[in-house]
Amino acid sequence: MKILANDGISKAGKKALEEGGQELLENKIPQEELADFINQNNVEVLLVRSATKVRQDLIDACPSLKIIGRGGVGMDNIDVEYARGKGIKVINTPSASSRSVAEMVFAHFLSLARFLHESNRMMPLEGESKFNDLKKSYSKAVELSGKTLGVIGFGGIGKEVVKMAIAFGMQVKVLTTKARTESISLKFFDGQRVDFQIETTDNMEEFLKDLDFLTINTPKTDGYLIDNEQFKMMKDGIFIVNTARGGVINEKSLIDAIEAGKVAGAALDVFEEEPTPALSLLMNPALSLSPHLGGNTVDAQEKIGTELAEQIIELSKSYK
Ligand SMILES: O=C(O)[C@H](O)COP(=O)(O)O
Repeated sequence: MKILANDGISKAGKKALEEGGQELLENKIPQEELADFINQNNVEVLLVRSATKVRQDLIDACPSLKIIGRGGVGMDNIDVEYARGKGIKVINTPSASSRSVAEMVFAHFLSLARFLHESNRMMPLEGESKFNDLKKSYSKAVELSGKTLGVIGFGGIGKEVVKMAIAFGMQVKVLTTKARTESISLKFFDGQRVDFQIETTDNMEEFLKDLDFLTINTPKTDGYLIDNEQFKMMKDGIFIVNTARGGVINEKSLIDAIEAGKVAGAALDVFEEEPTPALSLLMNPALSLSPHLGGNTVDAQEKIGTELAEQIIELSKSYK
């Protein structure tokens, strides 16, 4: 099949597709020129990450499309039901990047707990007097061990986060839409496994009230999941990480909560406005920021590329 990878594809994915007899174009076609490019090149498979938007107008304008592949998890940039209604297959790679995103959550937690984001900003610019302030900021630093972590969402990423939290010696609480008990397994290098039973809750207030750290690992929600009302339910001094989607936390309420001393620090990998977030976020010293990099590791992108290739090669058989 003729494939356009518009947001890039790993070498491993490229190799697997080409060895599977597929024809791959690796271009970065601007959104407004995409329909023309697809039609002129008779593209049958469009591969995207989160940057390219695959909305109804593009789907309608491109009758040659047979498969839309999302290299990653969130499909909020694709009109999935609409495409499927027109007979187009829509696929993604739901678990390939779970570990990478979970590690990003902890990269941010460790950075927040030791105020590394603050020291990164101050070190190169400030002289000795400010360096003392910097040291004072270190005295606010905390360990993760023994603290209570709240995890919203218990899919692939949430589960990886919980496993890592257990290894850090944290107390873990999980919020899901329906309370349930699920077991997760910690695997060690020597092959040993230890199982843990996790009881989730569906009560937001009960969940939020005693957290030291909070991470959100859900798909995009309709409306804010964390807004003024939820910040009021939290204890003072909480650290928050959002690697899920912009719009899950109300960014304005987050800034208010930081200024009120409710939130000690927050890390955002996703924003209401991408790729350029609000200036009020970029300038805020209590925030540690990364530009939507949760799934952006060599390991995750290799797994994503190979999983996409396997699915496309399999699906291509039905179009012969
Ligand atoms: O949904 C995802 O898989 C992540 O948000 C990563 O998005 P990206 O592929 O654009 O980095």
